[in-house]
Amino acid sequence: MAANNSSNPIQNQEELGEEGGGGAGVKHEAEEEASSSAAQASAPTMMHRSSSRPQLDLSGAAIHGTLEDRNPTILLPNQSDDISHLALDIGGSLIKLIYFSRHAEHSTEDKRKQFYAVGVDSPSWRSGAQPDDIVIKATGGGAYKYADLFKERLGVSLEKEDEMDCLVAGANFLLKAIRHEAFTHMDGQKEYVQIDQNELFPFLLVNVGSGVSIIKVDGHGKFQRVSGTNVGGGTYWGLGRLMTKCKSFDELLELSQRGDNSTIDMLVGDIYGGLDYSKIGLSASTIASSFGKTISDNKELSDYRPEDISLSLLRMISYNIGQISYLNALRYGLKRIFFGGFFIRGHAYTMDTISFAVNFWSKGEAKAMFLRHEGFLGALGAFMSYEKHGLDDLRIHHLVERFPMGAPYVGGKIHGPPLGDLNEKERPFSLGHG
Ligand SMILES: Nc1ncnc2c1ncn2[C@@H]1O[C@H](COP(=O)(O)OP(=O)(O)OP(=O)(O)O)[C@@H](O)[C@H]1O
Ligand SMILES: CC(C)(CO)[C@@H](O)C(=O)NCCC(=O)O
Repeated sequence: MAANNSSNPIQNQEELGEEGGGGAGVKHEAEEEASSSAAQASAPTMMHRSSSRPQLDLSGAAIHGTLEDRNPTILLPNQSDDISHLALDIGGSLIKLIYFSRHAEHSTEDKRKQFYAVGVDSPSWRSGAQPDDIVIKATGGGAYKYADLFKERLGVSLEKEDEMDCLVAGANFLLKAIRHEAFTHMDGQKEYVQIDQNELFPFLLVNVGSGVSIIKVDGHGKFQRVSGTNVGGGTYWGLGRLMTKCKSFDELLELSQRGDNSTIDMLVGDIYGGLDYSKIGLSASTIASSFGKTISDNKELSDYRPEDISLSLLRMISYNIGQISYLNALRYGLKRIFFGGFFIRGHAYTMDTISFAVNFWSKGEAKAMFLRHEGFLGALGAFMSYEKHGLDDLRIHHLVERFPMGAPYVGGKIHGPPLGDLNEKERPFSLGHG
């Protein structure tokens, strides 16, 4: 989604201006040129030699930027040592990279460090670094798959960190240390959630990457992966590509914004001659069967618009993830569900659909929440594992707010048909979404 790319880390660095002591510009786009050049520019100096490990001071961590920024910079105001390591999360679809850099424009008195994360497309990933005996923390399946390649081509050893450990550590760090990290998104409205630190645990963490991991988190390092589903971000992008011939994920997502799913999905009204099935609480506009309409139409396959296909697919997958997540929350008596992973992409319709499903099925009891650094949980966890930092050391009261409240949210605009009347959840036996 090139048009939405407001989070180029290099750009952010320049935009931070005088005030910012640095922070973590987080890039979620998989733009080959910008990402690989950022990675190449920083890689040789960011890696650390295994002998010396400077201290990472996460105290006072805060988002730097405005509420409009997606994947904003994280400021570490109390970081004094130079941190020269980086961490990777090499997933099934994307590589995520976290690194520090000193803020170039700062005076010597105000030399704070930046904490950057960069998303890089797996197939387009390159590195020009050729150093020896360098160790990088890496998580995700690619830490195993590409370990030999890193060693052979770059002389870099990947120190593997468990993916689930990293996801949980990253989420806990963000939820504990970063203000304005978590938010709800319903009916196009975004609202930041202030989480009482004493009541953070337990919660359900749902990471929607290529596949979906569902983790019950009870504390720092205390968790259980209670479920998962193979119908995730890879499914949307994969099926979408097959059906629409889109060339990129962003193109597919953009298409969905112009779609009308009622040409593809079989609605209750299609089955009941335009009527509601009110006896079991289903309105005529509820989706009875995703993609179901295409079996009965007298249409050529080429008559189906890619826009409509993309929207139906997005709704089907997002709704399904929301519903499965809710069922797991129910299973463990959890009321809060945090969704991460790059599938979310700060996309309003995706978040609204997930929220709708959680809200609908839980009758308003459970809450879906999203994270601004959604796609970087694993990479953050790997980064922090250098020092195995105890999050209890964080001085939360030192958090600094560096942006005004109330600014509009870039991804907040809803495109596409309304999801349905949330009041429907009050009816008995509601079985679907509108
Ligand atoms: N630019 C992009 N290119 C490809 N996929 C993208 C892009 N932006 C968002 N996505 C979505 O993000 C998903 C990958 O998310 P994420 O990076 O969190 O998972 P992963 O680590 O690659 O996968 P897994 O954890 O399952 O190994 C893709 O399947 C796709 O749905
Ligand atoms: C296999 C992983 C953990 C790799 O990140 C992820 O893609 C996933 O959780 N997939 C879902 C697998 C399942 O539980 O059905």
